[in-house]
Amino acid sequence: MTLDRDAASHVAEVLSEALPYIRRFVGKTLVIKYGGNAMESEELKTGFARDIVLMKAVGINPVVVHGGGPQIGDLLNRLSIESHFIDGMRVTDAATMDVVEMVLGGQVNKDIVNLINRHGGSAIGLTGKDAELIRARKLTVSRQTPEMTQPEIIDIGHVGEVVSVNTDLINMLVKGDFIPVIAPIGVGADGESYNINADLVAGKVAEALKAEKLMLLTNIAGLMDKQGQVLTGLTTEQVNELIADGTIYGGMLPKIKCALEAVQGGVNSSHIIDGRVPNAVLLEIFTDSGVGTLITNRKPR
Ligand SMILES: Nc1ncnc2c1ncn2[C@@H]1O[C@H](COP(=O)(O)OP(=O)(O)O)[C@@H](O)[C@H]1O
Ligand SMILES: CC(=O)N[C@@H](CCC(=O)OP(=O)(O)O)C(=O)O
Repeated sequence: MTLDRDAASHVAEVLSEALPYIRRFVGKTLVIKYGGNAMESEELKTGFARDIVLMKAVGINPVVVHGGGPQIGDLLNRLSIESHFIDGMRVTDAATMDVVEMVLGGQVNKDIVNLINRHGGSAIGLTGKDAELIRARKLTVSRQTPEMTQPEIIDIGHVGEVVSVNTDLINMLVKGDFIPVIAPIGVGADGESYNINADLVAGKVAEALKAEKLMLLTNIAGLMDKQGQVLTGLTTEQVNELIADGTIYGGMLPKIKCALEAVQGGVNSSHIIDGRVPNAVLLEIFTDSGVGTLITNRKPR
């Protein structure tokens, strides 16, 4: 592809303006969670892959954690296996776990790896089982209504929470100029598989790597109030109020929880951003205002 002189001069101007941002993030690790809803169109997928390759080319270290909820749902439907969600987590019996592992570790992981590589990157696909990248244990979910004297424990099957992350493996790949692409499957003490919400894995990976940023790409403009306004710079207390009054529910629950936890765990900032916007990742890095919902220990910018 060649550019005419006007277009080339515009590109040169944009690149030059990006320089201070590039310098700020050179050598830093950014963990990007790529959600199943933000990978529906080919155009968005290509844009995402190009953003990741460009980041790596200018010396920033992206680590990708992906979801694939809609893709799991599609195969479960085809197999006539019903599934439902509790607090944004898929209730996962043994048959569902098999499907989750096939779809996330196989189809979706390799699709993203392939896409990044086709655009000039060197992506390596991993699940939490590779070199025990993500050790996990069963997640306990409890629920208590005002009428109940004690919380009720709900069994949601093979759903896990992260116990530890093998950062040596990720660091080795990053140093070798590879782009790790991680599927959110954990391995238990006895080698059993766990289905883990991808937001939670991204948050724990970001914490363990002491990443500069955690970016959670989703299918909505950010965390919103009841009037549909995007909220930013929230504290834990404000988030808890929004959960209690029902403003935050479903898939946004694990997302906001891990955004807060990552920042408390040492990540500089967490961002919930709209993956439907072309080049969302670059827009977040290379603009002052950023896009979507920012969670940080610092004052909102
Ligand atoms: N307060 C809120 N602000 C924005 N989205 C919310 C809120 N509460 C619940 N949601 C829901 O959370 C969804 C995002 O979670 P999810 O569908 O799991 O995304 P992803 O697949 O990207 O992880 C939104 O599409 C929206 O339906
Ligand atoms: C326990 C749990 O809910 N696991 C998720 C894992 C995939 C995921 O998180 O995908 P998205 O980010 O696209 O929603 C699931 O089974 O759908």
